[in-house]
Amino acid sequence: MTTAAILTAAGSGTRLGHVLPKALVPLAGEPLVVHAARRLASCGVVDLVVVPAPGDHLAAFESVLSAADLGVPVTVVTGGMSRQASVAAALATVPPDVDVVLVHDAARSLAPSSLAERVVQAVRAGRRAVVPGVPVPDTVVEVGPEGPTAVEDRVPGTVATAGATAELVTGNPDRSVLRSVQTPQGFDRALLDRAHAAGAHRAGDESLAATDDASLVAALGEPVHVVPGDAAAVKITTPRDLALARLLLEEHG
Ligand SMILES: Nc1ccn([C@@H]2O[C@H](COP(=O)(O)OP(=O)(O)OP(=O)(O)O)[C@@H](O)[C@H]2O)c(=O)n1
Ligand SMILES: C[C@](O)(CO)[C@H](O)COP(=O)(O)O
Repeated sequence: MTTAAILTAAGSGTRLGHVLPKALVPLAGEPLVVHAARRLASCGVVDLVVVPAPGDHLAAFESVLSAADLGVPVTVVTGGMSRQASVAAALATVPPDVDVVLVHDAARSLAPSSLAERVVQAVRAGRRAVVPGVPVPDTVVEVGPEGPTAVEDRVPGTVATAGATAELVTGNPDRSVLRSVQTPQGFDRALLDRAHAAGAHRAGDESLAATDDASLVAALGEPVHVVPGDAAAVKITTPRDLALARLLLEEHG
């Protein structure tokens, strides 16, 4: 029984707007990727970590991860054009004896070790695809285009202004059955291999690529299970998220 963790870190972090790739941006003196890798490595159920990173920064990633002395083997590989492609590139290097794979985002740097442990336990208990999920606090709606007559029918002459700024609500899903999905996500290795092989044609185009690995599994018609997520596993996307992560770290470590 061997578990590998793929820690995606090949994104550029456009929305964070830092001069460094997002995963190298420091938080309390350590790069985001090190925070995430340390928490994975110390969960006690991860045997090796593979980090897909931007091709022009491989040496920097190797250097910070080796200096962190994580206690499990860590390899850095060149990532791809989309998150999906980066995971596929890393998965191709995972040794054949690995039977469970976690896929985690360096951008969810403060996801606690207990979350990785919970996900691996669920996979080892027989659930072959597992994601952490948290309840959605807002009312969520589905939207579509207003259409040319949506407003004019009611208030003649107003469609040009209203149509430029509004969408039409097309669905009101029941919030109690919605979950925000986090990482790390955990998979039976053979199932994850099959899901990536079947979805490979989508990986090269960001607009078609899967936004997570569980949706590739779901596309096969296979079940995906949800375990409780963790508020600390927020995704650091914008400067505001980084400020929030700083506060979380000060409060909870
Ligand atoms: N080609 C890519 C794109 C993203 N990621 C990783 O996928 C995770 C989630 O992506 P996101 O938070 O959107 O990061 P970026 O793509 O870097 O952000 P942005 O869209 O603002 O550039 C991150 O850990 C990121 O490094 C990756 O490994 N390879
Ligand atoms: C995998 C993920 O973190 C689950 O919520 C999310 O889908 C990543 O999305 P991104 O667009 O690559 O940031």
